[in-house]
Amino acid sequence: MIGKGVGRMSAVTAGLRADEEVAAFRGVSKSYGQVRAVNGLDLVLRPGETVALLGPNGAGKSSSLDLLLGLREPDQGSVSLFGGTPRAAIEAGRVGAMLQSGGLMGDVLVRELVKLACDVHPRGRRPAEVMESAGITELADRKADRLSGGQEQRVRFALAIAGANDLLVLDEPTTGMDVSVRRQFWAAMRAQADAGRTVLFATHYLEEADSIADRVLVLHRGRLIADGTPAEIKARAGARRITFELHPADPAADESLLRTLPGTVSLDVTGRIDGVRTVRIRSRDADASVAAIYRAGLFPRGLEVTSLGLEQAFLTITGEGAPFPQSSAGGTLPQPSAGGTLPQPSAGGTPRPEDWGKDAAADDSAAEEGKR
Ligand SMILES: Nc1ncnc2c1ncn2[C@@H]1O[C@H](COP(=O)(O)OP(=O)(O)OP(=O)(O)O)[C@@H](O)[C@H]1O
Repeated sequence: MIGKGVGRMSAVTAGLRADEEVAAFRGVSKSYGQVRAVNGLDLVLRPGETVALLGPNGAGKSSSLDLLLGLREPDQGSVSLFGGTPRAAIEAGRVGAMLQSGGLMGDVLVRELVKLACDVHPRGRRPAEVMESAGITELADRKADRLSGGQEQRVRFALAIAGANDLLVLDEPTTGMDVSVRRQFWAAMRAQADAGRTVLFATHYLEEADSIADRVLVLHRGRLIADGTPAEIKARAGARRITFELHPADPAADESLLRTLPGTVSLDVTGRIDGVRTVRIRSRDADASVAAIYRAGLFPRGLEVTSLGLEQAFLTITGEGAPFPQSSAGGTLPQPSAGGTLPQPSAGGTPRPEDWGKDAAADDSAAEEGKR
């Protein structure tokens, strides 16, 4: 995993006060006709944060970024950058952006394009340095309109970092990149944060939010429904799982006892022909649950406590998954849920947004995908 947590200190050394507001949304709403894309957004970004704006298609991510950059005006509320208007911040060269829309200029070499961006930026950097930071040095002599999707994204990133910005805004920057390029790109993003920039990026990729961001904002239907570190967001979903086996020879443990363990938010018990039962408990307080398991005189074999992934946390928070599947009363053993296909990972091993919430029965097994 790429290191986290150094950005804030670097930002302070880069000359921004830690208490300065990089960006602020205050009561911001935006509708397109009947569609309310952003609904009462209140949010402050502080220097040095690396913030993921996470949400499925249509959650309002791009609209929020457009509002932040002054490309759209809010219907209600206000947006500020560095205490002033978005326009003033952009004109002062404090903001670099990589948006989803807009192609690259055709019939121009990548090196010419980067040089132009550096030249026109109020705080332009050296083109060679920019190309190296973006990992596109080997593309310098390629025509900008002859690039693959992933290469084009990297060139667009180079244009976003062509100046010494204080804030970098990236809208789904890794779209079209394969897994290895995506990881290199994350490292480049991290380097920007470590150099003191505040980074706000919209993403569908839970893995990206989890491993890069030190703060995750979950948007859902235009509303901010969660704001915290990846660990806090997972914790909010009751995000620890305890797994163990109970053997027939162990002291009897009926499900009602398991269900009343402190911290339990769900219980799943499956059995084998030889009478061994596998118990899976999702707990808000794994320490208390484990202590109570032993206090109750149980003899759990192979006890494991694991984190649930951000995916499960997302499904739970948005209410789009069946958050806490319960085993059936009376001690019968639950069967796999009907039609219980799990969100399938994409090529990059991360469930794609279109798969999120598809299966209302996405259960603990789905969370294995995001387990760290
Ligand atoms: N120009 C527009 N005109 C009408 N509706 C729009 C416009 N732009 C966005 N919307 C609608 O506003 C909502 C939010 O869209 P937005 O693009 O902000 O979401 P998003 O989270 O960025 O989605 P995606 O992940 O698909 O890019 C969606 O319902 C979308 O259809």
